[in-house]
Amino acid sequence: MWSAIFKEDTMKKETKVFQAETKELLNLMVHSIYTHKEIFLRELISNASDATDKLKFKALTDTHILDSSEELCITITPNEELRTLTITDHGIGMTFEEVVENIGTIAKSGSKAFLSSLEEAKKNNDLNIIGQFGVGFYSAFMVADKIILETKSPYSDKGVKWTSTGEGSYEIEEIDKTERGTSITLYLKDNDEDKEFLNEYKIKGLIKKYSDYVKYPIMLKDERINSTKPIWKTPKDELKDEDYNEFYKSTYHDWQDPLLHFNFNVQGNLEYNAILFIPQVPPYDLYTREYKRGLQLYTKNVFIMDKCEELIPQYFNFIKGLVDTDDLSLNISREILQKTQQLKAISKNLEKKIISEFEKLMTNDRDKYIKFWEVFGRHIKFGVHENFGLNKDKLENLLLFKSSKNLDYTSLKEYVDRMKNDQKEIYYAVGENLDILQKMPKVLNVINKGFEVLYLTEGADEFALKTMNTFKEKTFKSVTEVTFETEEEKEEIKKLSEINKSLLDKIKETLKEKVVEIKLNPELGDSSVSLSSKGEVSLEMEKLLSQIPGNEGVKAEKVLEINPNHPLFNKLQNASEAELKDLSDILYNQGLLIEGFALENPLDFVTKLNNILSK
Ligand SMILES: Nc1ncnc2c1ncn2[C@@H]1O[C@H](COP(=O)(O)OP(=O)(O)OP(=O)(O)O)[C@@H](O)[C@H]1O
Repeated sequence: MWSAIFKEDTMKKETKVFQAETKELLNLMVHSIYTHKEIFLRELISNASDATDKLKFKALTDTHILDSSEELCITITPNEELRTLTITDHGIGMTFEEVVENIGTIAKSGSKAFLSSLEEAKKNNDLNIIGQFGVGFYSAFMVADKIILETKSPYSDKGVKWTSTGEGSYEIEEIDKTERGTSITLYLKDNDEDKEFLNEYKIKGLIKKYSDYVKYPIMLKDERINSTKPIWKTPKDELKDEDYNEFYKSTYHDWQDPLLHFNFNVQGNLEYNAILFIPQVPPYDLYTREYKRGLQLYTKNVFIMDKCEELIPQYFNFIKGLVDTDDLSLNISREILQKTQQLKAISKNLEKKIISEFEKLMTNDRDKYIKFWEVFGRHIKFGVHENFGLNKDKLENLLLFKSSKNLDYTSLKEYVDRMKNDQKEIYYAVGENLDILQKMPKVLNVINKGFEVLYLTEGADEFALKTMNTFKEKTFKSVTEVTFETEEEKEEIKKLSEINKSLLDKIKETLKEKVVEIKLNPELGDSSVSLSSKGEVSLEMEKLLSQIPGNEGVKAEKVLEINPNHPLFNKLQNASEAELKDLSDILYNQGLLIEGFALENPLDFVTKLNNILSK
């Protein structure tokens, strides 16, 4: 009796309220009108599979937690009488604290991104958010009005029971449980639609549809329902797109089908299988510090690790997938793994294959490549720029830019193939957007001479080109540096500059260190002025760098170019000292505006402009 009382005392039992964000999310689930409620089963099965992976991974070092002969299956048990559906695994389980942490809160929900997306999602009734933010477990509340989760971790001698109706709070208590792993019992809502999930045929169908390639046996009434062969050992001609898509969604926790998949079966000196996926949208945490790139690694069909980053270069960090090779030892530690030549060789080979697949896609299915490019192109551009251009030769053929030719995307090779015989350089212009770029006098100047111009609208574009410097021996040249003046014209400008030397000096004196040079340029079309830059840092780079903390002080060496054919030039020549000062400042500020910079002192600019206008 004493022992029973003692036990009572030491078994924790608490009622806890859900975090505010979790409540919101649950609310979304409980009242969901989403038509694909059935995916809850996929979510629970993939959690069970992940938990089993984690156990196996731990067992590589903590050998006592798993008996090697134990078969780790996932069991689905419907109970028509009780109207319950139970999903059981023998994976890593959870301790009391882990349940509170993982199930009571949304681990990643602290991020602002999540909250703002939730707001957006509510507005648009967009349920994609369910998949994007790892709320897998909660999706069960779409079909159940009560859930009981019982779990035991190998690192705790007690089990844990978690109960909730999804409305505000949950109960959590320690229980006696000897068997390691988790079982989740859903009390299905009392309606015909949700009761369907007790039907054996329905369950079988869902497992085949969504979880066929889960690598652990999924058992229903002592029968294995899912495929016995892993997807990467299944002959390609037996696999349909849906098989890849469902495998991707259940394994990599995405809501949407992938944009593309690659299936490599490499034989010879190096032997491995790889299945890779390109998501349609960036994984929700891709641009956060927490994101870890990497592919899953298997050896002889046995899971080794989840995110092996050595397998994939940084610029392909958005790629999901797995590699299976027979050539690695099973008991390999992480440190040894990193140094394994075999792994390096696979990684190199894989990189080549991915690049070649992308190149093929660019030619054979341009629309799909453009879809990929618009989402992940900037990774490739940074890849070119990174490490002082170490990978530029590998990646240069994947680059696409918009061009003055039909405003369409072009590859560099296509541009070069179209180059005229007398064209020695690849022209580009950098600017905010195509509308602005198309009208830039310096762009028009080049186009009017019959040349094509690449339009660079993203910060990474210019960094990539500057790192490359050349493509197929053709140098990249900014339109701001291009001049088609003949020797005679150059001579004329020189003379004109000499005649106007004192005027130009005075303007320079007014603008001081804001500009490094004032010069005359008759190739500015209808524009009175233009700003350009000298030296390594271009105007666009200054804008980009100014947004990166610590780089605010990096400035381009600006050159103010004045059009001697514009009526304002005449005004400058005849201005009084005071007027000239104001005009110089106005022209400089106009240059800033044209180039998309903010005015340094808007009020001062407007006052000076009004002074001139009211004269
Ligand atoms: N069967 C299980 N065994 C052990 N831990 C589990 C199990 N199911 C869920 N968990 C834990 O609860 C966490 C939250 O699960 P949930 O499905 O909400 O999100 P997730 O699996 O992390 O995200 P996503 O499913 O989108 O990848 C998991 O990360 C895991 O730590």
